[in-house]
Amino acid sequence: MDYDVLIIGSGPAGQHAAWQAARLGKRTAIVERKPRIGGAGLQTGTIPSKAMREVAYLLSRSGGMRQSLAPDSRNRHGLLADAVRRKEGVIAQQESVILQRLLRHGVALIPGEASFVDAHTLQVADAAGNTRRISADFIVLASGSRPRRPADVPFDKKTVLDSTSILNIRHLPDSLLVVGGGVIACEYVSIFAALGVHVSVVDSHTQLLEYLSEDVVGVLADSFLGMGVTFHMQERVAEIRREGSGTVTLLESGKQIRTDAVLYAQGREPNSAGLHVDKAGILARDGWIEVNRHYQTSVPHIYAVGDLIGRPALASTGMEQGRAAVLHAFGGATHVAADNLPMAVYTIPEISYVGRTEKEVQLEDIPYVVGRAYFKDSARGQIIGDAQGMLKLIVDAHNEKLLGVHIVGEQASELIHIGQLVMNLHGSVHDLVSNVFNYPTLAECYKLAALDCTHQLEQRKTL
Ligand SMILES: Cc1cc2nc3c(=O)[nH]c(=O)nc-3n(C[C@H](O)[C@H](O)[C@H](O)COP(=O)(O)OP(=O)(O)OC[C@H]3O[C@@H](n4cnc5c(N)ncnc54)[C@H](O)[C@@H]3O)c2cc1C
Ligand SMILES: NC(=O)c1ccc[n+]([C@@H]2O[C@H](COP(=O)([O-])OP(=O)(O)OC[C@H]3O[C@@H](n4cnc5c(N)ncnc54)[C@H](O)[C@@H]3O)[C@@H](O)[C@H]2O)c1
Repeated sequence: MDYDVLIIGSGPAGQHAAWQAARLGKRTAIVERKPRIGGAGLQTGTIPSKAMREVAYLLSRSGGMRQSLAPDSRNRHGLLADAVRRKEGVIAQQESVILQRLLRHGVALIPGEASFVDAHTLQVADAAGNTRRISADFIVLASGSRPRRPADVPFDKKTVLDSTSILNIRHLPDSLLVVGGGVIACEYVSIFAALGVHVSVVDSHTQLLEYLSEDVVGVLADSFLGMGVTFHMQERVAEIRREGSGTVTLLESGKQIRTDAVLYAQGREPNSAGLHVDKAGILARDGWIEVNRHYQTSVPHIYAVGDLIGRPALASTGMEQGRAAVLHAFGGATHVAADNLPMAVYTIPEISYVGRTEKEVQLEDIPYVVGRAYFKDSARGQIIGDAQGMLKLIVDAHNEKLLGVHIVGEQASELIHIGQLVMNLHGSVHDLVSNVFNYPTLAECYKLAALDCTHQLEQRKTL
């Protein structure tokens, strides 16, 4: 065999699989079909969107936003240039960090598109048309996903965009219609609304991010309204047309929406077609690869990780899946699957959560109490001027342990990890009450929300 392990795809999942294998001293190679490494995580998804968001966020924090920006379109175009520059700078730096890490550990990088010949052999075709066959004892599929692009949507990379092509626009549209109410949609609504674009949203659900708590999403929706975003909820798109230099979107209700550009953000599709997994006997459902809890496919020496296996489809979880798959393959340290996976939505304001929602707890019939702390009631919240932020704890009324933590506001994506660790270490709400937090901090909201919970727990006991 040419390698101990061959990894297909250099996104977060593939990188971490390779890094782990190399640390175990295994002969490791990554095949990547794109000229630059990093996948959606680095090149088209996580990092570029977060880097652009930072420019929009700083602008919103400076009190800029629509009032000062909307009238001055030259200013707005300069801001897009800033956002693009920041994005490209961060990508270049991260690319170099990742490359150095892989090369230092002796991971071979093989350019080209991989497809199965048999269960131990892949053919790799490079951009110049050369092909070679590579064999390995273990194979890790980490080929990721791409935006879902229905055939009847006239994508053109200029006016009808997806989450990849929107990264390459060089002129800010005056108006943008975002189709979808999921994570990608909401993050781009934040970015473009903060840059002064007239943003509208169409979504078939009653609320954005429909799987999240109403009160948390309510704070985000209020912030969007404040930025001038228009909502068309419980509406479906019938047709998107390019017309003149802009777009016309017809809704099933008969409404017509004219905007300079449309961002279509309704889900992702697996990058599996070119792999010819059938030649290795791997089972897939609609292109998503089926795996067991060790990330083994139906062919035990072939693993699949990251977006290719479907939800949660996050860079954070993909990295851990890559590491876990390799540890399992080589029978190394037993991998303990992490509980309570966190999720952060990098909107303005941020949302982050871990564990269950109230709806889920109700469906499971668990008795619970909810404690809330509002950032405006904390000294730190007042200092930084976050009047909307909220931290919410859902606590099991019987054993007094945390069932879920939901945060909306400044630093939500960082703050969540305190609650996550308490959950993973099986701590109770009393551990948060007795903990001393730096003062003034937003973290102190954990204590305030925990006190709110313990007060209710005591009241329940006296009933
Ligand atoms: C706009 C956006 C924002 C996001 N924000 C976040 C976030 O804030 N936090 C977070 O955790 N996640 C975020 N995500 C999700 C995250 O980007 C993905 O979950 C993650 O990139 C998936 O990693 P992966 O390694 O499975 O695949 P990918 O990153 O998609 O990488 C797969 C790689 O495989 C290569 N490849 C595919 N087929 C072949 C083949 N046949 N041969 C060779 N190479 C091949 C591709 O070229 C690609 O480089 C975001 C996604 C998007 C789109
Ligand atoms: N901050 C983050 O962690 C972050 C940011 C962006 C994206 N992501 C990841 O990227 C992935 C894709 O993001 P997303 O916003 O597209 O997903 P999503 O699941 O959040 O939202 C997709 C939206 O499109 C709709 N949809 C999906 N398939 C559809 C179909 N066939 N027809 C009609 N509507 C459909 C869904 O109902 C939903 O409203 C997610 O798994 C997400 O976890 C993560």
